[in-house]
Amino acid sequence: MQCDNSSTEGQKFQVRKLDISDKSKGFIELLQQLTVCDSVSDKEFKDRFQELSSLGDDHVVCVIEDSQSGKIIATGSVFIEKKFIRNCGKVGHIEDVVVDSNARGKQLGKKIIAFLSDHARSMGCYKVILDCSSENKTFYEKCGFKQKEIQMVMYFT
Ligand SMILES: CC(=O)SCCNC(=O)CCNC(=O)[C@H](O)C(C)(C)COP(=O)(O)OP(=O)(O)OC[C@H]1O[C@@H](n2cnc3c(N)ncnc32)[C@H](O)[C@@H]1OP(=O)(O)O
Repeated sequence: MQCDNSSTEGQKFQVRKLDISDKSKGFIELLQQLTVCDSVSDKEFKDRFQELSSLGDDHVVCVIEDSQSGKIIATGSVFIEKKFIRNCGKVGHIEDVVVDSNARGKQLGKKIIAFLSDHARSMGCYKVILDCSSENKTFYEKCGFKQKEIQMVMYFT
């Protein structure tokens, strides 16, 4: 009997929304591979989780859990900005995309971006945008993005 590896892999790596139990599955440790993310207490996590949940579809954090190890191995988020311009249009902002260093190169990053972009489109956004380093430019191009303008930042801490 033939085994369909592609669909098995697809089932193994499904994108879903963040769950409150994901803190114990390595979600914070995964974010630490992206940037500074000091340890977050259970209370801090719960409070922030509930705050974000109250925003419903206007702020979605998604994850991929490795069904074999039970660990969170990929994540990303999108929030929906409501504007006056463009006939009171909406823009999706993708943030905090990271795939576990042991799971890169398996199209998981692409899956995360597709999920977040689809969500922004389904929310009626006319575009979805993000900032990234020049090292990640090709990755985002392969996800369907193109470079536009430049990023400016002012840090407060
Ligand atoms: C908005 C933001 O959050 S920007 C921050 C992005 N995150 C980081 O920089 C954290 C560290 N890096 C990572 O977590 C990962 O390397 C990611 C998220 C950038 C990419 O995730 P991966 O799962 O490895 O990428 P994935 O396997 O889906 O790659 C999709 C395609 O992009 C290509 N690709 C991925 N990363 C790169 C790269 N750095 N340079 C060139 N091509 C790349 C892959 O080869 C693949 O090409 P293919 O479709 O022709 O086979």
